[in-house]
Amino acid sequence: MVAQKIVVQKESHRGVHFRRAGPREKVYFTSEEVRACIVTCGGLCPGINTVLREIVCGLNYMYGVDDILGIQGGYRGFYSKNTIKLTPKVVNDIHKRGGTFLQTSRGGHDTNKIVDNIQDRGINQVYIIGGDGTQKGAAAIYKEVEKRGLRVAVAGIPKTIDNDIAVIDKSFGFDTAVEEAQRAINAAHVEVESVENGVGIVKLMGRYSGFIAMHATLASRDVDCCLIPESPFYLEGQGGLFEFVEQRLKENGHIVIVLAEGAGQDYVAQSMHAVDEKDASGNRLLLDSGLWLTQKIKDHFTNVQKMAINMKYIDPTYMIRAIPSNASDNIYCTLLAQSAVHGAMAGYTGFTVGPVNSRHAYIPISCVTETQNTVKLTDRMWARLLASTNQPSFVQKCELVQERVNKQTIDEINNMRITSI
Ligand SMILES: Nc1ncnc2c1ncn2[C@@H]1O[C@H](COP(=O)(O)OP(=O)(O)O)[C@@H](O)[C@H]1O
Ligand SMILES: O=P(O)(O)OC[C@H]1O[C@](O)(COP(=O)(O)O)[C@@H](O)[C@@H]1O
Ligand SMILES: [Mg+2]
Repeated sequence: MVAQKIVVQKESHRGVHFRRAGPREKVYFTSEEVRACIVTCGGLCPGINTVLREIVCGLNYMYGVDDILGIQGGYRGFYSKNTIKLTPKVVNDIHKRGGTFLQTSRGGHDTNKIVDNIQDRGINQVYIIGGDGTQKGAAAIYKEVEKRGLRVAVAGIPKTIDNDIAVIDKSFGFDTAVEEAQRAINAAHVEVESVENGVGIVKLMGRYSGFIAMHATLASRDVDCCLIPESPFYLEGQGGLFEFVEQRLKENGHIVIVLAEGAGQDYVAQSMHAVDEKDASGNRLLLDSGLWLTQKIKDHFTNVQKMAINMKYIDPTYMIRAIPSNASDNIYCTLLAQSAVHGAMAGYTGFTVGPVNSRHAYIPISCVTETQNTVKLTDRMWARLLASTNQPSFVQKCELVQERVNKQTIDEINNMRITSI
């Protein structure tokens, strides 16, 4: 078993444990009876092709399965497109390319039509690669399969560039994306360092979770300020962003800001009087907070501060996810694919695979769809970022009072300990 919580308090419960992923002594399906299919859904992410390749090779090399279908174009491909036969030869080179060999889409999830199709084609193993939305879709398919009493294993492989899937340590492709983001940050830094009063803004992906921005900032050391959706910020007045920009320009002559696309959405919506728009999957379409922030800083320094600044705005969003995965993500993708294959062959169903405290586990799909993984402002990583950039925490006055109370309590606890020692 793999423990979900490894840091526990004295007297606390043992907590939730998941089955450890890996090959089983007893295999549920025979090689000849397996008819597997693979589908990729949602946005792109580095490493999808590696997962695809390793599922096909894993099924074939480890279990002698040779009936594997590729469903093209996401969930809707089950009922609106032809399938392609996948063999180790067909997928041999695909891990060297970004994107998905099978194509993907948003929307189009019709549970009944999908399960009808699974039944009609005689499919008994379904591998579903996708993010939080996809996993919800996989859960619906699993329930319908169960309701109909079909002998079908449903396995989810979590994919998301935003790292917003709960329970698992980290999603595949995330490291690759963070690494690629360094190139954009570096370009911004070189540009603003070479001019007077240079202000660089880099917009990175991150709809509701600022993990890419946070990790890219921590890795780079050239970033002065990181703005993420989880941490509200403000522009004007004491402790605001304008004041910080001015201060850094005076001290260093330049500043680099990294902004996760989901940060500051309320401000942008207010200034544009925008109405909520959704994509085909029902995800809210984001407004361009990067352009908005660029304009706000320009206006402030030109009209209020009467100070000339050199603004450089870099928007590499799709570039960080449309690339092949790096070496460590490739290994990670292989582990995910092999774990999924072992799980399905052993007869498990309705599970998602992924590392939990560094050990790969079979997690009931419902556990990963219940909540979304977000940056916790009270966790150590965000504190490390604040310590590294020395940016304002944008804590409002009322919160400061609370913070002071907490600090007082912490001091008291520390003092007590010293006395007792
Ligand atoms: N609650 C849901 N129930 C069933 N299917 C869903 C649900 N949410 C999303 N989906 C389907 O999952 C697929 C991918 O979802 P999306 O949110 O676009 O990407 P991701 O899975 O990467 O988060 C889409 O085809 C969408 O229709
Ligand atoms: O333009 P697209 O393809 O809808 O993708 C944009 C969105 O996809 C994401 O990469 C997240 O995608 P997923 O939900 O599929 O993981 C976000 O960061 C971004 O807002
Ligand atoms: Mg998603």
